[in-house]
Amino acid sequence: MVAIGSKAASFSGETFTRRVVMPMAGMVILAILLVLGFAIVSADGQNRLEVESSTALAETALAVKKREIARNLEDYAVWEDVFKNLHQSLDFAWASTNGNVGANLYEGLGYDMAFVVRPDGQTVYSVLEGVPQSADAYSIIPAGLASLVKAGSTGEPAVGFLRSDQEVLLVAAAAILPPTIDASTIAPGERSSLIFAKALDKSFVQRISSDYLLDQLTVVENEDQAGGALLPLLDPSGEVLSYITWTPATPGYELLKWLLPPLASAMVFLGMFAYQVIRKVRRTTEDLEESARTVEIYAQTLEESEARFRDVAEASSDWIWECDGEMRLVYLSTRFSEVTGIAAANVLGKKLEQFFMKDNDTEGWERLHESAQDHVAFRDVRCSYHDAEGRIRICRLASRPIVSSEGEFSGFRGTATDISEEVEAHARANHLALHDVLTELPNRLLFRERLIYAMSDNRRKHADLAVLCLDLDHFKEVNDTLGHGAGDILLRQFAARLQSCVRPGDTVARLGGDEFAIIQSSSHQPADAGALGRRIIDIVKQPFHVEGHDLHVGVSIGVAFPDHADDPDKLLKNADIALYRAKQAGRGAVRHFEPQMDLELQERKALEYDLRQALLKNELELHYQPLIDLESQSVTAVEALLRWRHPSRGLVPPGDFIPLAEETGLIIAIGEWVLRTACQQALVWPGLSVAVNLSPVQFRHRELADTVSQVLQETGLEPGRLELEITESVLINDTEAALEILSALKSIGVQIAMDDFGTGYSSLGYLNSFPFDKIKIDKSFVTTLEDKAKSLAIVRSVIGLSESLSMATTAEGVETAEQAMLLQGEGCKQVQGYFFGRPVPALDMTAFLGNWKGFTLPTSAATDAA
Ligand SMILES: Nc1nc2c(ncn2[C@@H]2O[C@H](COP(=O)(O)O[C@H]3[C@@H](O)[C@H](n4cnc5c(=O)[nH]c(N)nc54)O[C@@H]3COP(=O)(O)O)[C@@H](O)[C@H]2O)c(=O)[nH]1
Repeated sequence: MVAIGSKAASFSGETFTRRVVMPMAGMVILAILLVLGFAIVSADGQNRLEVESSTALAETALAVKKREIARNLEDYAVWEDVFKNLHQSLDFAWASTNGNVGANLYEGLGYDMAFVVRPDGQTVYSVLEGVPQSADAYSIIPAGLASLVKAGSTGEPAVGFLRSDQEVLLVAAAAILPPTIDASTIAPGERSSLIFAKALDKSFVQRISSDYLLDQLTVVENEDQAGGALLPLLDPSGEVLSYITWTPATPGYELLKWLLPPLASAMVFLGMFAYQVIRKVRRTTEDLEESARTVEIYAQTLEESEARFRDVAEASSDWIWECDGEMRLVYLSTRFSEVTGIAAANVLGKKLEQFFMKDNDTEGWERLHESAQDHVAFRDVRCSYHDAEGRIRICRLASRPIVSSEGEFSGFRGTATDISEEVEAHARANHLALHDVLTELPNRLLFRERLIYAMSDNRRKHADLAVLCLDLDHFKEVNDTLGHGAGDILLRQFAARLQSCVRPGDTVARLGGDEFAIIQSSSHQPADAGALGRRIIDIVKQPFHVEGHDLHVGVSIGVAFPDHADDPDKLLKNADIALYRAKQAGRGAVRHFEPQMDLELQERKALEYDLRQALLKNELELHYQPLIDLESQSVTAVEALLRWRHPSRGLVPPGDFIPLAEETGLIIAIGEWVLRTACQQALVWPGLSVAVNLSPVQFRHRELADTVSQVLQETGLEPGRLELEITESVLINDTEAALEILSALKSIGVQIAMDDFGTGYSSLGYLNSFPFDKIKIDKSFVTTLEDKAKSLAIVRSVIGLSESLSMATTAEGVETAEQAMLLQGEGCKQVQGYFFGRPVPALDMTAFLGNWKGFTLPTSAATDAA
């Protein structure tokens, strides 16, 4: 990837700009600059040449002007009349006459001044701007004039620039000496001199400017005022007086002006051309780059694909194989040996079907053969082989035919995927899905499948089959007391015992919890099913050894046969119904299904539904039965007894629905309703206690004490007026827990009565364990009190025991005066029974209490009974 990236970068636009665009642009700019530079340098040279030539021209102009003034001066200085009238004598009239040395000098020759001076320096004649007048030449031109006069007194006129007080003058001086006079006769110091002066004024310089094409020629005082070119005006001693300056022509600039537009156009054209060329080149380069990138990507993809293929081929359990047209193996990838442990050389040359065994997938194997013949691809062909260690491995084949570009078939190339683990995992998952993890027995699903199979008509006759449903008795207690770990061990041992009871073809399954089922096949039904049931009951009677405990549990068994069920679900359901009946029968029993059982179950279900509705629809009501104190003959308490006013069945007694309420758990809600209603009602009867029956199911409910306490709080009944009646059964299984609950209830302040005393197991032991407030002697003893001496003995001993334990005694079911008298005679304090009053609705009880006047017992009867 790094290499690719850097290569790609070498083709980037940035690089193109750096390597191509910038050098090209540089070259173009350089060329432009060179041409421009050359043009400017040559223009500048031309300009400089022009300055030089114009300077030479200016110098020439000044020289010409000097020569001109010298020539004109000489014309006058050699004139004999001038010698005569201005040297030998002074004839001003002659001199000032126009055409002599007067106005003509100014007007005709343009000289501003003319002087005649004597050798002693005296100015004898002056003409200023054409007007003769008295003026001193040396005053007007103070510096340099004497030297110039002296220089011009011999030979040629002397010419030079001198300064007047106002301006620079071109001055010429020459001795007045005509050729006719021998010069040697007049010594230079004796000669008069004629002086002409011309101011370098505007008109003078304009003339030079126009004559010599020196543009804007002017005289300036210093260099700073100079224009394009400059020439100093020097006096004869070489001192700078001023400068003439002018603007020389600039042929170079003219050349540039002429050159630049076409040059610029050429540059623009060149630039555009270069731009087009660059664009074209760039596009071509980009295309090339793109192609290069694509090629590289293809190359990289190919490389990656190869690497991936290699990795996958090496890393996966797949191996690659190739065979020729006759299905002989001609190539095996290195993974083959790694996976199978077999050297490729031992297999190459063998036919595909010689190496592979066909698995269960015969269809796949046939497809392979067909594909080989038809030269078409095949996949998902499952087959197996023996690896180097002789283990059977399973693999899945997939392949495509090898066909040349000319369409010629030359064999197959494909993969072999090892699926041994997958198959094993699948089998494991399958097993788990169909078996119970704890006991390893078939679960409900598999049981059902086997039952369907067993029931299929063509497999067996229905009569040969029995389904047994089993439920461990007291399993819940084991779980609750010893924990689920112990429960699991018990279930496993039970499962093993079940399996030991059946024949190999039978199925023992765990349907859930402590519920098991058996499919028994036998030609001797129902006898064999009954025998199996009994065998199981016997074998389960043996204690189970669990975590150091010897556990005694029972088993209830329901048996059903296909003669009452067409399908497996119905058959299982029938066995379940029979099981229910077996449990009802008192556990440890075997019950065979009868159609009647189903009807009863339906009825029970309907009743259950109605009972659930009863609470919601206020169909429950309480009746109250008085409890009488024999000594005071007063009603001291009432017992609340539940009734169900069923819309169609009428008034249903508790015995018909309380067991169902207990089984379904509805008793918790119903019991709370009874408790609340009774407490509320008791408030109407001040001074009376109210007795409420507690079901063992209610008693086991964790929140019982809280519920009682809450109801008392809500209703405001004093706890001491509430009497809770429990039966011995609540103490049987877990005495310790029961005693804890009793203590909790006692701490609330309610009274606890032991109900139905004498009907249970070891009654006396329980009385010792917990200080009950009252013992209610069961009515079965009271009813037979007069006939059975045994009953009287029991009643007597219970009353005696109660007294010794400081407990009250209530005898239930007192229906006759005789019974009442007998009980009174035995020292029984409290009685309850139809003789005193039947259970009646609350309103009737209020009336009963209002009318209560006590009772009369026949004394003789009492004596007889005693
Ligand atoms: N958990 C609850 N159990 C309750 C509730 N209400 C009642 N019960 C239980 O139902 C049992 C049957 O009750 P019931 O049909 O009301 O019978 C009671 C009396 O009517 C009956 N009795 C009273 N005196 C006589 C008599 O002289 N002769 C005679 N044959 N029967 C008589 O005895 C029943 C009261 O017994 P007990 O509870 O032992 O005091 C009943 O045993 C309750 O367990 C309830 O709300 N919750």
